Amino acid sequence: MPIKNGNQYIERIDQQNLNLWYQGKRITEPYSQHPLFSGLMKTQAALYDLQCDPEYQDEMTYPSPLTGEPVGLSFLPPAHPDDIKRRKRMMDHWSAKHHGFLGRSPDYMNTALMSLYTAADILEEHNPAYAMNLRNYYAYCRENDITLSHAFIQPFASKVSGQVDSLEDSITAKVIEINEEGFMISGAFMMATQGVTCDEMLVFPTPTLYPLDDENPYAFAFAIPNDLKGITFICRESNASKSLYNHPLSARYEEMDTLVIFDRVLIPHDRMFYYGDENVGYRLFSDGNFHTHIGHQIVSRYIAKTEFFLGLVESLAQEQNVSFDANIIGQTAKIMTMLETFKALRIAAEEGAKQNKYGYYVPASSPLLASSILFPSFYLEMVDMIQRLGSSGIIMIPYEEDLSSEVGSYVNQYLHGLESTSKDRIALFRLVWELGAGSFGGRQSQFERFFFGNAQTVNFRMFNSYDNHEDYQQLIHDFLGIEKKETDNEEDQ
Ligand SMILES: Cc1cc2nc3c(=O)[nH]c(=O)nc-3n(C[C@H](O)[C@H](O)[C@H](O)COP(=O)(O)OP(=O)(O)OC[C@H]3O[C@@H](n4cnc5c(N)ncnc54)[C@H](O)[C@@H]3O)c2cc1C
Repeated sequence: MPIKNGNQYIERIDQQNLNLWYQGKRITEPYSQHPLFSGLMKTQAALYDLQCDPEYQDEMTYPSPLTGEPVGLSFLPPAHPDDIKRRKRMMDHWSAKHHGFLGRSPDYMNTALMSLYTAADILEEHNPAYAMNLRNYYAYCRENDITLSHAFIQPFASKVSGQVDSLEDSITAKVIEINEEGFMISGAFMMATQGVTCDEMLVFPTPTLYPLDDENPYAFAFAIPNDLKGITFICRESNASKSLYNHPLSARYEEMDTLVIFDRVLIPHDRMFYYGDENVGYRLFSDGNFHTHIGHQIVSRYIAKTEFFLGLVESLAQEQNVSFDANIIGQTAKIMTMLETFKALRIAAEEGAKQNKYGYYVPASSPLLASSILFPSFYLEMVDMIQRLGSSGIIMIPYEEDLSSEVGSYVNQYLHGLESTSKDRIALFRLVWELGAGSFGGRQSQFERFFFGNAQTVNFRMFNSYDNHEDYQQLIHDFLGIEKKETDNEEDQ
């Protein structure tokens, strides 16, 4: 099956019967009808419908190299310079639809898988069977438009245990047995965003180093359907809502995060992508330019989200009758400046794209990393702006039900704006409340801070993306006319 539409997406997810838990109870009804997931699934379905819409299909799909049928463009490995721009257009269509609020719109994980696929050659040296598994899996996802989540990060205790406990006692995710049918895995993963509302999951932990000169049981990557025996999903507290008026964001974009437990789960041999050597895992990431390809998707999301905030701040300023206050103009100009910065960084990344050793084009990484360093703190600044502008208005926000109740006339009489009705003014302030003060907004802020790694890790990626540190130091030494002291490394050479 080539690209799927929204109904097909929903049908597939509804067929799953996961061991899924919320507030101590197992969820068994179809997920599209469950209040926790129904709003998000409608939004996700609309994204899949978009790629089937004749108006967008040309820019969102390409002919499958196997069948010629249309498949999702987010799976396209950029083999020509123009492919990078084609990918951007496709990502823009999707992010314009979800305004940057979906961290896991389908292009995110499709891009992740595509990037690993482009480096499958390195697995040939490790074990050709794994190279074949990764290539086959990539083709399977592309041809069947599989919706993927990912689980990389483990809970705190699991991260530490592998370093301090014996292999037997360690709770770090590990291969506990290999038999004819596959690899038996036990362990836990802290977070799979949209784990429930996807078909399959890519599991790729950061490997704990293993002191013995043996196969490292902590080093592996695989992908599996969500409903294998032994997998348990535990949901966090939900922000989901059915009312688009009361909760305009969480009724559409509430992506549930789940703790995922693997209790002796059998991973078929043909779904394992590498095993036993942590260096292979690191190389798959770096040679696949994982963070760069994903960074290209992320900056498109940043642009869409910044545009949304710009519109929101301007609408809110107008509603509060302070549009031309110098301070507000300063804040609006700051958002505009950052919007232009993200757009410019994306252009720089695209114009700086280079062919890698496997023949694929990869955007320049530093501009994309710069956007990932700038955005999280700027995002919090924008949240601060709407909190200040919203003032008491974002707290006193009666429900839609109040408007049509006996007390509705009071609400209409007292909560209208200068030119707006109470209904419209409250709608705007409910949006600001969700984003600036509610639990949906709190989770969004935490997501922006951490989804791409903690700040230190992202800074290291940027630091390492420059390989000419010495040249910059030399510049200063030349300017001052002093001789540069040799570092230990240079002396050793
Ligand atoms: C909303 C949300 C959704 C997510 N979705 C997913 C998902 O779908 N799949 C997935 O795999 N992961 C997901 N993540 C996890 C995300 O990848 C991790 O949160 C991130 O990598 C950081 O890891 P950690 O949470 O274990 O924190 P840590 O990296 O352990 O950081 C803990 C604290 O220590 C600090 N710290 C860490 N290292 C250093 C250092 N060297 N120097 C100084 N301070 C340091 C950090 O800044 C932080 O304050 C999600 C996270 C969030 C918040």
